[in-house]
Amino acid sequence: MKLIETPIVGAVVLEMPIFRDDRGQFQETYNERRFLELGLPIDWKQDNLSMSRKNVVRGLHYQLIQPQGKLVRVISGAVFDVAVDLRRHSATFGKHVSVELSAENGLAFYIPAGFAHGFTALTDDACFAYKVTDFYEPSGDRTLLWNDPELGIEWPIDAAQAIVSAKDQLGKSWKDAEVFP
Ligand SMILES: Cc1cn([C@H]2C[C@H](O)[C@@H](COP(=O)(O)OP(=O)(O)O[C@H]3O[C@@H](C)C(=O)[C@@H](O)[C@H]3O)O2)c(=O)[nH]c1=O
Repeated sequence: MKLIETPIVGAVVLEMPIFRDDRGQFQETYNERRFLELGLPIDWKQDNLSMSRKNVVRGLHYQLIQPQGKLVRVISGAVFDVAVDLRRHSATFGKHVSVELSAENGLAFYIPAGFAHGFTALTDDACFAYKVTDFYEPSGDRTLLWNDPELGIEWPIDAAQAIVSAKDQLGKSWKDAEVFP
């Protein structure tokens, strides 16, 4: 398993080898010993799975209560995945990093607590599988407006085509967002 740093400290891409043969393929998607060696969390509380059709946008989400680290991957289709640094004292506060995750590239993305996270599905049947380090806590759930120009995220879709939940349409702008101390 190879750890690839991103411009944002703490948010890292993980490349796990894919073993292909005439039956198909095999990949370890999580290995506790390797995570310990890499200084990544091993205490996961939930495994989540979402399915999205093309142009669905989910996010940008975070929990102020029970902040969650997330280990995310795509097991069918592809997404454009984004993490925004909401840690006020971080050198990259307000900056974001994006990664294309797909069943084909088999990459995982680790996003520590203190980030808003979201993605858009680049294909139909985008199956998004992720682990989180704390339990879902609806009272702490927050949404940062995915397409706030202040964030400068270059989403690979038109806002007019985006399929966004009612909750996410009401996301807070960057200037009004609650952030982490
Ligand atoms: C996230 C979550 C939702 N739910 C419920 C609440 C709601 O009725 C339904 C759908 O919830 P949402 O619309 O928030 O689902 P979704 O938009 O897929 O939320 C997810 O988005 C991505 C980007 C993330 O980063 C995740 O942490 C999570 O916030 O599922 C749970 O029961 N447990 C959970 O952990």
